[in-house]
Amino acid sequence: MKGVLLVNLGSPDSTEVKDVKKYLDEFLMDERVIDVPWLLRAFIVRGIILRTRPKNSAEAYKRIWWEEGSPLIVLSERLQEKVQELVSVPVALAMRYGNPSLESGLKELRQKGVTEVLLVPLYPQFAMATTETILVLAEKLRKKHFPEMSFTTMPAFYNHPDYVRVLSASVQEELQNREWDHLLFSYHGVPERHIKKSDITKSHCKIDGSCCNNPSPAHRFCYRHQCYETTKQVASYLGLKEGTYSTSFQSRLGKDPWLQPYTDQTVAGFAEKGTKKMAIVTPAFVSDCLETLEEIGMEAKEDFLEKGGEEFYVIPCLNDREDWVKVLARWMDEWADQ
Ligand SMILES: C=CC1=C(C)c2cc3[nH]c(cc4nc(cc5[nH]c(cc1n2)c(C)c5CCC(=O)O)C(CCC(=O)O)=C4C)c(C)c3C=C
Ligand SMILES: [Fe+2]
Repeated sequence: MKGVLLVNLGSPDSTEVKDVKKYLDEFLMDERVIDVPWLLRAFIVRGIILRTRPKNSAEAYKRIWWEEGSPLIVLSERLQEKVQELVSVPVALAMRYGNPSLESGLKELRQKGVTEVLLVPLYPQFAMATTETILVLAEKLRKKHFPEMSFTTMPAFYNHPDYVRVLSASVQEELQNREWDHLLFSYHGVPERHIKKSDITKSHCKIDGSCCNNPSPAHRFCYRHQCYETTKQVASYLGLKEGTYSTSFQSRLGKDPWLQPYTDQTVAGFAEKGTKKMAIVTPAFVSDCLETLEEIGMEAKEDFLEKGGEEFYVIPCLNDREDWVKVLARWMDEWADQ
């Protein structure tokens, strides 16, 4: 029997510092997130980051937390419930870090008699720190606890016409009755070295973008290429004029270079150069979360307004909007009917 496992990133169990610390430990000790040898990673994460960050992150989580829990988890649950209503095979939900765990999601499917699983990483663009780490852990769990199961993975959908259409519709709906000067596409960043590591040709990626428009098999696993491609396709779908939109990368951690331009500097730069009405969309996130609600919706907005901006429109993620639910359900049905 076939079944689907939706997988998102995950959140702490609560906004208490101890829970945030536990979550950050699991997240940042992942070798595909902080990709250095274990001993150095443990020193950086447990010896440096976890000494101060959990307290600050817990404060940030408190600002966005809902009565029902973490927005990312609640929104992912709503998505799963709505998709399940439309799809004939069982659909379960899991998180890469924290709860509900990948193991519990697979157990739930097993209890329903599922042996053929479609893994659906809820990330439009492929990254080593997101999609790849889900697939690696799922395979490890399969070998250890679920040998009777087989997995198929839904590919990155950054340029899928259905995804581009619903993302474009979400932007259009939010902006149609508003005046805006600039639309920023802000994606979660990754360290530049992640892009190099994921280059299957070992020579294509130049980081500076001179390579992203030259066709290459490397693009299948290139986060930077896929982000710019999403921007390009949405801009084309909406008929946006050159110069009225741009791309940037948010949420960097540490001192190493991450993908640029950085969102915080970009937003500040627009305000300082006189842009008054800015809109921002965050296509690397399928569900609203700390990075969209707090970093963009609060911090970036505050900074923009302080520096002279007048309006800052944050476009919600796709979350559980009807057209997105229908698209996901159709992709799943197409796979289940094969
Ligand atoms: C496209 C999705 C994401 C990528 C790529 C990604 C990479 C990445 N993230 C960190 C460090 C942190 N990220 C944090 C939160 C967070 N990250 C994503 C998505 C991607 N991360 C989401 C959806 C969230 C929000 C989770 C939530 O509960 O709402 C955090 C925790 C918060 C904080 O302390 O700032 C950290 C830390 C690294 C190092 C990384 C590397 C490639
Ligand atoms: Fe992150």
